[in-house]
Amino acid sequence: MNAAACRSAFGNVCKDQKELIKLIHEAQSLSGGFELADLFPSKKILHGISGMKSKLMKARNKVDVVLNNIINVHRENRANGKSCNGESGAEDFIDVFLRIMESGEFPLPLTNDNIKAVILDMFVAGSDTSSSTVIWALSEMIKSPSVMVKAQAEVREVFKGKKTFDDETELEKFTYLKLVIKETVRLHPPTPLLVPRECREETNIDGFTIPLKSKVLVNVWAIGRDPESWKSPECFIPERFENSSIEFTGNHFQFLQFGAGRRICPGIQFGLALVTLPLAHLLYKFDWKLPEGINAKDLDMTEANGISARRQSDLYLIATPYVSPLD
Ligand code: HEM
Repeated sequence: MNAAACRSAFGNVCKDQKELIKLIHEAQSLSGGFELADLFPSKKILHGISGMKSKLMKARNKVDVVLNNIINVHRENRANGKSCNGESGAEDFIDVFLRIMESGEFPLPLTNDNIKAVILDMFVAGSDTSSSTVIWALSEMIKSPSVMVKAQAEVREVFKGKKTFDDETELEKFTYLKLVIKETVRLHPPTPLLVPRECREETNIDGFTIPLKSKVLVNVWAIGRDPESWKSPECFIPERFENSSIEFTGNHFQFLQFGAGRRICPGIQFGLALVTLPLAHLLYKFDWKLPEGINAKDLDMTEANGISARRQSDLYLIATPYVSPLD
């Protein structure tokens, strides 16, 4: 998944990919929003004592070095006449930015920081969100074999007789898999507290005063498991979305897994493709079971702390290659 996010953000699978992932995980666990210093934002001294600020600055500086390298390689290539650095031979995102920068055609000044912000956003927002969704989907399906069988039957029907499986037009044929993905993110939203907001005016909700400038976290993890909004909320039942109008558009407040309002995730369609295609491949190519001696009901489903709710422990499954009768 990181390779796909890398290709879309940087044009290529970059050599620093592993280092970047490590740094981003480090920064994500720092930015979960539950450090002492976060709870008392006006007490600047806490930021110093907790070491939070210096840890964040260190992580930021290391990420900056990697991103600068990527941009510099693009600059050098362009200076040597190679203006299309994408793996496919076309311009990649950074080439487009540099071209616009050089031409001066953009009405606002574009800086290296703007490029870094966009590519880092794409890399961070596109990697863990999609990989954690695929892993949670497999975790849930291994506990609900009938769902796995149904999803696999659909995928094997859609891919029947096909030589390649990367045709995006197939995506809409995965109607049941789409329900599986919705149900997976209902229980395991990759961004469980959305992106923090700041209260821009003092507000009163249900008798509680929310002071100006409060940091506001929307707990979509809890909303997705709220019995007032969902029947049997703790159960994994993809069929609950069948014939339901609930979508990822930010209009259904019980299901804000991609956020809402003007900060809603701009990568919804891309994110869904990044989840659906790899998951479909895994379901098509392999049959899955738990290692000997592990019972599905004992599978640890604990989520890790931090801004993204990945599995706390790795998921180990036995994959048996599936040979299609048409192969
Ligand atoms: C399963 C996949 C994904 C999920 C569940 C997801 C979810 C989210 C959520 C919940 C937010 C915060 C929205 C809010 O606070 O209202 C967000 C923001 C964002 N997402 Fe995604 N996302 C996914 C994939 C992607 C991908 C593939 C990209 C781009 C390559 C992307 C780019 C962004 C960006 C740039 C933001 C920040 C938007 C802003 O603050 O203005 N996301 N995403």
